[in-house]
Amino acid sequence: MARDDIDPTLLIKDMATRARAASAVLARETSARKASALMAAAKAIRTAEAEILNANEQDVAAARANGLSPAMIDRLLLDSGRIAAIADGVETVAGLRDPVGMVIDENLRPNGLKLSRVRVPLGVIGIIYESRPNVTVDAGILCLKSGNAAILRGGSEAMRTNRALHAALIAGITEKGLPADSIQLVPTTDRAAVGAMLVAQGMIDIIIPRGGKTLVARVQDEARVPVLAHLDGICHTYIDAAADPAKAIAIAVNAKMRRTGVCGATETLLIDQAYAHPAAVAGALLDAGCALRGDAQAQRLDPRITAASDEDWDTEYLDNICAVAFVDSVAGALAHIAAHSSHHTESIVTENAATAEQFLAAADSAIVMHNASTQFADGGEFGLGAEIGIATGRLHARGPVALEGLTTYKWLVRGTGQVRP
Ligand SMILES: NC(=O)C1=CN([C@@H]2O[C@H](COP(=O)(O)OP(=O)(O)OC[C@H]3O[C@@H](n4cnc5c(N)ncnc54)[C@H](OP(=O)(O)O)[C@@H]3O)[C@@H](O)[C@H]2O)C=CC1
Ligand SMILES: N[C@@H](CCC(=O)OP(=O)(O)O)C(=O)O
Repeated sequence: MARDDIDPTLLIKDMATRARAASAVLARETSARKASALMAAAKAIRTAEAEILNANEQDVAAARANGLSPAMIDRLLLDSGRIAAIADGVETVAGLRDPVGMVIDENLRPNGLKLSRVRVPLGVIGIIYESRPNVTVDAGILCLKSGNAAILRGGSEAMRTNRALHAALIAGITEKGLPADSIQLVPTTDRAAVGAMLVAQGMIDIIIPRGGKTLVARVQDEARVPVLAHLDGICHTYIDAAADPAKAIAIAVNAKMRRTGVCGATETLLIDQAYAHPAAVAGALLDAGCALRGDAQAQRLDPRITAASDEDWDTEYLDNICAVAFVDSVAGALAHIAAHSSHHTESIVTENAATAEQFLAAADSAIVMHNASTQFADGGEFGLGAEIGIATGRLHARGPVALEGLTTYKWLVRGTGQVRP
């Protein structure tokens, strides 16, 4: 039920209080019980397919009426196959190793004290994310499996679908005795609730904002709760002088065009002055339907390339548009990336192992790749089972965040009566 009538601060306080109680229960749950609850949730999602699709049809119809772009509609849209994939994902996460209680390292001190660092949940996690319904499930189950309670604030266009998916999740986990408050959905589209989450220090332990510029600006201005930022992706692909020409074309086209709306899509192509076949790369992108905006040298490659403005180097298009700049060797590429990247994902295409290692070491982003498409920036592709998203900040978890990224640790000290001199 929509709760647009309630004061957002009181709403979030009430949700966070209930989440805190649930998190205390979850932190002590066994791996087996959490896995069984997730298996029941997967089954409940499959059983509720008709209700979920019905809700999704209403969301999609409203989004179309409001003129949402085809890429955004595609992100919102569910069908039987996508619902099955969501349920499959829940089962995969159910089977993953539980990070809670994992021993990170151990140390025996000369005085006989035995120290160990052990993974523990973060507590109550608030997640603000775009209108992509699978995130409701992925975020909820990753939090639960890692012993955390989740407060989910999804994009407003997906509200009906999120409610239907959330109802199925809760039906599954409560059937196995886990608290209904383990995964809560903010029941209003009022953005004031986002503001209330950002200042709920002491009630919410960490906020994960997953979104673009408008969300970034608000988080930067208002957040008092620690933030694990999952923000925009101004990702670069650099074609080095020693790039293999076939790999250069295949990687550049895939990195930009496979899915232009995802945060791991390349937004700027950097080409070494010394690379011998730049026109072939530009031509392949243009032929694939990508508009190119280039610096003066890039414009000379093909008459279809228009002039880039300064703004283009800092733009996340999320569309079939790419900026192209020539740079002077890997040092020039690294300088451009340092000036314009959002610290998400960068890739170098080269056959020179030393240059590749230089790039891997010096590019300061959450994910740095060699001879691979930036579109691999994804928890599933990294073997993590699912992801909350790609962390772009500098805290303990960077890149795809899944179970381990949702934990912190505590020190356990085991003595035999030692006292400090
Ligand atoms: N790093 C990562 O893992 C990911 C990053 N992204 C990034 O997300 C962006 C695209 O998604 P898009 O739909 O545009 O995301 P938005 O940033 O517009 O929206 C994301 C969420 O933030 C909320 N929001 C946005 N602005 C505000 C505000 N001023 N106050 C309160 N809440 C706000 C939205 O609510 P409302 O519904 O009210 O608009 C929505 O719930 C891209 O930049 C992409 O790179 C996307 C996925 C993953
Ligand atoms: N990491 C995920 C995509 C996450 C993402 O960018 O989501 P969105 O911007 O909502 O399409 C993937 O590569 O499929």
